[in-house]
Amino acid sequence: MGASLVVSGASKAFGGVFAVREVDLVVEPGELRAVIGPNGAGKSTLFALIGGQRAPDAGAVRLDGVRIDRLPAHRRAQLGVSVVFQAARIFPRMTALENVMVGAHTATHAGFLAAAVRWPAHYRSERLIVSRAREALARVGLADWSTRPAASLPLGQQRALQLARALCAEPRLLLLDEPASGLRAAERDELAALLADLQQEGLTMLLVEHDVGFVMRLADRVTVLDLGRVIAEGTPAEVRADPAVIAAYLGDRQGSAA
Ligand SMILES: Nc1ncnc2c1ncn2[C@@H]1O[C@H](COP(=O)(O)OP(=O)(O)OP(=O)(O)O)[C@@H](O)[C@H]1O
Repeated sequence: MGASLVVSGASKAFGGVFAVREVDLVVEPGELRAVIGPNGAGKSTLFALIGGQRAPDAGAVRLDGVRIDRLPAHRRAQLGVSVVFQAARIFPRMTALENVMVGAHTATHAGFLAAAVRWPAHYRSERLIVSRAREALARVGLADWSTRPAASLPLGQQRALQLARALCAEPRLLLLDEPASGLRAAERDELAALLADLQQEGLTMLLVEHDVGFVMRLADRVTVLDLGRVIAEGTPAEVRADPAVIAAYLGDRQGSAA
């Protein structure tokens, strides 16, 4: 089961300008929450405050009640926060399976050590990693691609590969940064189906997304940021009808609202 995520009063400024300003966010266990907003709204910054790529100037981030906002990203990973970044962070010449195995080694160091203690011989934990990596690949529909070099996978599959790597760490909170970006329509549909499966399994997910249409059909609830503040929150239907949201998007140069 997924963890709860509570962000309270989180702020982060760059050169005196607030990117995120007094943001409160409560994500229930098993919820799929989308964070949307026009360009420069503070989505990436909020994402980084939760994932640990940045520390807030003020406020707190709690995972199942435990404060994580002062911890470096790798410690948060050990506590169950897994991140899928927008830019593919793959090792292009390594196989798909090896890419996922690297994730299992780095992201779950604590789990890995515990496994090493439980399993006397090192090679047995190595075997454990291989079997977990295979499981994760199968879970995202990449079982047949395991021996292919990662660079040979189409973008949609590369994104799924990153998802497999994140899942290998057995996350309690999965953070996805613009997972649909750059994907073709069919790939987007596959990704949506995959995320819906994880949602069914009760994993807590927070995704930051530019593609409003993509999140509107997936998210349990949507949080809308504008100029660093939460301007609306609710079900996709509520948010879509909210005048403040419509106004914020009309003011956006790209006018990317659904
Ligand atoms: N490292 C930084 N240094 C200075 N300003 C920054 C930095 N990162 C973000 N900002 C500023 O903070 C604000 C919020 O940026 P952020 O990238 O979090 O928004 P966003 O909603 O993710 O935008 P986009 O949809 O365009 O990616 C913007 O005004 C941005 O210029």
